[in-house]
Amino acid sequence: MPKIITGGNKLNNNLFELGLNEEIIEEFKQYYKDGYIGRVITEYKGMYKVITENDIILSQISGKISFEAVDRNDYPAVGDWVVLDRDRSDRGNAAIHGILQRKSKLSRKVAGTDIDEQIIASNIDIIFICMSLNQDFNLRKLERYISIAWNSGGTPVVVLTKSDLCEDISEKLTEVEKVAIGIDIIHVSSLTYEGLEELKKYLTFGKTVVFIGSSGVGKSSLINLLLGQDRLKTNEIRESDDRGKHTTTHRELILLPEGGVVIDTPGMREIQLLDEEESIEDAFSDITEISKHCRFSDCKHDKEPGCAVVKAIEEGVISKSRLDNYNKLKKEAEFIKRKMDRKAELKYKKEIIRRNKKIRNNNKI
Ligand SMILES: Nc1nc2c(ncn2[C@@H]2O[C@H](COP(=O)(O)OP(=O)(O)OP(=O)(O)O)[C@@H](O)[C@H]2O)c(=O)[nH]1
Ligand SMILES: [Zn+2]
Repeated sequence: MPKIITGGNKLNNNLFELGLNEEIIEEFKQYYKDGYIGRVITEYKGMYKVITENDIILSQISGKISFEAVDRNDYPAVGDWVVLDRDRSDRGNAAIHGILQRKSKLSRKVAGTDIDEQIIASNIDIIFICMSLNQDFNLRKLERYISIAWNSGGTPVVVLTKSDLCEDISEKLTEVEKVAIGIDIIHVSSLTYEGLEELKKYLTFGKTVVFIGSSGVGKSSLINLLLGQDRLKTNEIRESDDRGKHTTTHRELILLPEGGVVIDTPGMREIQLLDEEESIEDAFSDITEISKHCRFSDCKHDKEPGCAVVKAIEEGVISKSRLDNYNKLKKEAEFIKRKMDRKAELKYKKEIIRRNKKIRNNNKI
């Protein structure tokens, strides 16, 4: 029976199995006089389920966190290591007093027009970017996911799913290799189990992995296989469009029987980048490299004379659609960055006002 963290009390959890390490403990010791370390498993309407060494305990943020929070980033996210005031549910709900530094975080822009960061998962080591080898196969979308993944601080791995539905895998692999530069690529099938062993190699003791990719590409099916049971509901395929309906509704941290922790995320339908010009350069390192040979350092790779990128397109080294996508993503990132900079400025001003108020109040006493 795999050990699954969902709720119900289970004593003597090994937090190292869940990714705890000396660095986290050091930070805790340095900044907190007392309290208990735990990791956020799920979040539901402002409440957090946190696993501690002794229990799984429903927690809410302390008044201090709530008072000091300026944006979503200041609230706990699934995967966070937090400090609680108690570690046993028989003593009531716990309060989260602090969030320990996030080593990595996978975030996106929140849905809609608002420029706000939404952390999908934190403290992740590996990001499995899932794309199916049939209908969902789209290199432009993959480039976008790669940018998001590089931005997180985790390591991306491209997982091409539903290999049983693809007749010419090597052709698809060649295409993917051109855009997933320096990234491991594996192909798997939840039906024939092809590639499953290769996937498992990434799931080792204490490592946290996350599966991202469009709805219906088979993320839940893969996690189920890793768990060895039908733990996550997978949906019946809709014949017309060969895509599953949206099934994953909340994020959860799952401990795999053979080691490794999986954070399951809902299908990221509206993928929007967040202030990540640098990671776009990482994701398109071939274009960045070639552009060093453009005659002008500020070349837009459009109609400038001596453009090495245009030449590479003519020679078939890079596809025109890859360059178009690069330009599009960069423009988006620049736009978002401008808005984020304005927001950061506001956040800073608010913080100054808050501090001054605190100083004034302290002086009154
Ligand atoms: N042929 C084939 N079908 C698969 C494979 N993996 C998943 N499917 C089917 O694809 C559909 C969607 O699979 P899910 O695992 O629910 O997809 P998901 O990515 O978790 O979807 P969301 O939860 O919406 O994000 C289901 O009907 C699965 O049975 C595969 O390897 N081969
Ligand atoms: Zn150029």
